[in-house]
Formats: sequence, structure tokens, C-alpha cells
Amino acid sequence: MSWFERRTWQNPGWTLDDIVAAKGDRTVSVVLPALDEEDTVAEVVGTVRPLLGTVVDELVVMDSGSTDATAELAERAGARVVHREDVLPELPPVPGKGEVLWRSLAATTGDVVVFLDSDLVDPDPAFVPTLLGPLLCEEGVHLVKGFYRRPLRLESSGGGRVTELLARPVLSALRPSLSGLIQPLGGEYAATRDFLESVPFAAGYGVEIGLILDAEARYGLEGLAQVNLGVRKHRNRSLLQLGVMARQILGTALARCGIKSDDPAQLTQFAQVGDEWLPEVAEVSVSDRPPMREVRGLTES
Ligand SMILES: O=c1ccn([C@@H]2O[C@H](COP(=O)(O)OP(=O)(O)O[C@H]3O[C@H](CO)[C@@H](O)[C@H](O)[C@H]3O)[C@@H](O)[C@H]2O)c(=O)[nH]1
Ligand SMILES: O=C(O)[C@H](O)COP(=O)(O)O
Repeated sequence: MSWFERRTWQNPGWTLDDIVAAKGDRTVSVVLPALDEEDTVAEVVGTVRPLLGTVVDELVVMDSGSTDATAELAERAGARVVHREDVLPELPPVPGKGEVLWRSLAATTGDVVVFLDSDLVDPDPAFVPTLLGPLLCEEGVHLVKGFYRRPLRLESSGGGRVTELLARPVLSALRPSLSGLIQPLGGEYAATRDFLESVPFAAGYGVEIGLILDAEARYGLEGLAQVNLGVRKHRNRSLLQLGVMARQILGTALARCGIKSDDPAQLTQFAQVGDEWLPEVAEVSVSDRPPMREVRGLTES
């Protein structure tokens, strides 16, 4: 039987009672990274809040420097809001999603951490318990990725452009053993704190590809699993925004596979101004944060 057959749950059937029973005395933190997500964050929080006290022990929105009403709405919906400078104040924050996921390890205590993006549209309350299924009910699993159908704007599928055009081809070239992952970049995943605190975090959008490469390096493929979450809709970004994201992801993937590239990288994109196409150079950081375990050692000594 292949890894895909052993570690993919196509029709997960765990009930909430199964999850609570399997959880035993372990604790679960749910973390939502958020940068200016006032349109969606409250609804995502609202899908997790009813699980507090049973499946979930703490629910945190990690604010990534929002200037809109994200923090206020998240708090009103029932989350604890942590601003990125509230934790590890001796280390000034750098921009990026990976930065707030990394800081969330210092802001939470769960033995297991579940990450959910906060730009989800019509989020499904089953996401968190389903992600926990393989982690709590199976031996040896440290990282569980969700997979799903991905609508693109008004189409019922076709989403996941960076996933299909960059991430999965890059894995197939550099780490083909990970080709069975359906959504390597998905923002909905669960992991053990043991694993998360033992590896570096890319500070930007490279965080997901970095984590799956590091999980395989640490535990072998058997440490990873994936589970069907149904459908996932989110705010679709422009191609130019995705270009910057893709460069960041590529930088992290290359670094984890021992191939050096510039940091910061310079990405030239082109914009049409009147009749002309003009270059715009974006500086793309591909830096990492060190394993949280090392940081704790330094800050606590
Ligand atoms: O500096 C940032 C950027 C993003 N986010 C949050 O991170 C989540 C995902 O960001 P988004 O810009 O919406 O990324 P996507 O276009 O959804 O990109 C996909 O691919 C990324 C790279 O792997 C993953 O990080 C995402 O989870 C995944 O959905 C959202 O809740 C954002 O608010 C931050 O907290 N800080
Ligand atoms: O995961 C991805 O590939 C990116 O977030 C882009 O997703 P989209 O094509 O659904 O906007």
C-alpha cells in the first residue's frame, strides 16, 4: 500500500465524541493568522467557538498588523486576539504570515495546534475536528494537511493557482516523495507542538512548503497525513500578488533542498501604464525564523 493510500482520509467519519475521546488529556490550540480580514474573520472564529471547552482549548487570532477592524471583530466573535508585538517583545516582528504563525507558538500552549486561514468564505465548522482526526486517532502522525475542491471566483473549481502551477511541480522535481500531497500550500492544517517547535519557520508565504519539507525530513512520509475537508473558498488574489507569493515559496523550497538563492530576492514584474509596459521590482524576503525551541532556550536563560 502506498503512502497516499495509508495516510489519506477521503471520507473521514470521526464524530465530535470520537475526537474528544481520542484527545484524552491532550490540549488543542486553534490559531487564525489575520492581516486585514474584517470581512471574514468573525465568521471563521464563529465556526470554532462552539468547540471551545470540548475539542478546542484555546482560540487565538494572531493579528499581523491589521489596520482595519479585524482585531475588534475577532474579539467580539469570541477569540483571544494577540498582536504580533505582544509576544517575544524583545524580537521586533518582520512582515509575513509565517512570522505570526511562528509567534503563535509562544502565545499558545496546546499540545496540538490547528491553523486556519481567516479569509475563508463560508467556512465549514467541521474543518477543525476533521483535521484533528488523523493526528489524535493514528499513531506517528505529526502534520495533517486539509485538502478540498477550490472554487476560483465564480467558477466551481480552478482555484489553487500557485499550488498547481508552482508548488506541486516543484515538489515533483525536488522531493517527488511528497507528490501525493493534494494541497501542500493549504492554510488549514494541524500539527504537534513537538514538531512545530523543532523546525524553522519561513517568515513569509514559504511557511507551508517549509513545514511539509521539514516534516518529511524529520519523521519520514509516515509523519504526514491528509484529510478531505470538502470545499474551501477564499479571497482570490491577483496574478501579480501571487507572483510575489510564488517567488517566496520557491525560495523556501530551494533553501530546504540545499539550493541557495538570493535573500531578499528581486522579482521584476511588469505593469501596463498607458501604452507602455514598465518594470516594477519587488524585494521578496525568503528569510526564516529559528526553531521556537531554540528561541525559548535563549529568552529563558
Ligand atoms: O502578512 C500576512 C499575510 C497573510 N496573513 C494571513 O494569512 C492567511 C493566508 O493569506 P493569503 O494572503 O490569503 O494567502 P492565500 O492567497 O490564501 O495563499 C495560500 O498559499 C499560501 C502560501 O503557501 C498559504 O500561506 C495560504 O494559507 C494559502 O491559502 C490569511 O488569513 C491572511 O490574513 C497574515 O496573517 N499575514
Ligand atoms: O493556494 C494557492 O495556490 C493560492 O492561494 C492561489 O489560490 P487561488 O488560485 O484559489 O486564488
